[in-house]
Amino acid sequence: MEEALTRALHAFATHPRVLVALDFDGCLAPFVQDPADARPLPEASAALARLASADGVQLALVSGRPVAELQQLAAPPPGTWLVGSHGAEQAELDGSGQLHLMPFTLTDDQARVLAEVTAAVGSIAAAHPGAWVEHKPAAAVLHTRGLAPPEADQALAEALDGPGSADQVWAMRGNQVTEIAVVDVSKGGSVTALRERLGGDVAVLYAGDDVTDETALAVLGAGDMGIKVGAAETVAEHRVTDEAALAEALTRLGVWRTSSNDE
Ligand SMILES: O=P(O)(O)OC[C@H]1O[C@H](O[C@H]2O[C@H](CO)[C@@H](O)[C@H](O)[C@H]2O)[C@H](O)[C@@H](O)[C@@H]1O
Repeated sequence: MEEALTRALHAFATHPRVLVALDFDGCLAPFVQDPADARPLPEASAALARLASADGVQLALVSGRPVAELQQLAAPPPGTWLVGSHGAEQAELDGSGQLHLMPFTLTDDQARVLAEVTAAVGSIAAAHPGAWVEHKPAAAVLHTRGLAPPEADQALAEALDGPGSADQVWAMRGNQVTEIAVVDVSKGGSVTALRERLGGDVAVLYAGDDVTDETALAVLGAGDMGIKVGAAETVAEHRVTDEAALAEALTRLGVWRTSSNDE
C-alpha cells in the first residue's frame, strides 16, 4: 500500500467517530457478467465485519443496486446502513441483522414515465443482441457487458440520447451500463444525508470506482478521506488499483480502529 494512503488511513483511524461509506460493484465486489453473481471479496467481508465491531464506526453501503438485492449479495454486518438505487432507497440493518426499509413509492406520474422508459430501453436492447434490461424500483438499466465495444458504446449512447433525454428522467452512465431513473438522486446527496444523520460531527471515508461515485467523493471535506478504486479520472485524494487493494486498506483501518480501542 502506498505510504501516503497508509498515513492518511492511520490519521483517519484516530477520529472519535467515523462513517465508512462504500460502493459495492467494482469496489467491494469485482465485476462479473451476470449482476446476480457479484459477491464481495472474502477479505472485504472480513474487513467490514471488523469495522462494524469497532466503537465509533458507522458502516454504510451506498449503491446503485436496489436495497433488497444489495443486502442479499453483500451480506453486510448487522448495524450497517444501506443506500440503494443511487439514493432513492434507504434502509438499515438492526443489531440482529433485520432489514428496516424506509417506505419508497413512485407517484403515478413517475410510474408512467418509468413504464415508457422501460419500453424504450427494451427496444434498444432488442436491437443489440447480447444487451439486456435490468428493472429497478425507480429506473431501467441497459446492460451491454455482453457486447463488443463499438456496438456496446453505440447502444449506451442510443439509450442516453433517446429515453435518457426525455423530460422527468435522469440518465447516468456506469460501467457498461446506461441507467435511466425517474427520481433525481445521487450518491453525493446520500452521503451528505448520512453525515447529517450522525449529527455532522463525524469524519467520512468514501470509496468507489464509478462515475456515479464521483458525486459522493465530491462532497467530502477536511478530515474526510476519499478513495478511488481503479484508474479512472477522479476528484478523490487517494487511489487503489483494485478491489483487493481496497480490501487491504479497509482491513488495516479495521485493525487500527479495533486495536486502538483495546489499548
Ligand atoms: O453503485 P454500485 O454498487 O457500484 O452498483 C452499480 C451497478 O452495479 C451493477 O452493474 C455493474 O456490476 C455488474 C456485476 O458485476 C456488471 O455486470 C455491470 O456491467 C456493472 O455496470 C448493477 O447491475 C447496477 O444495477 C448497479 O447500478
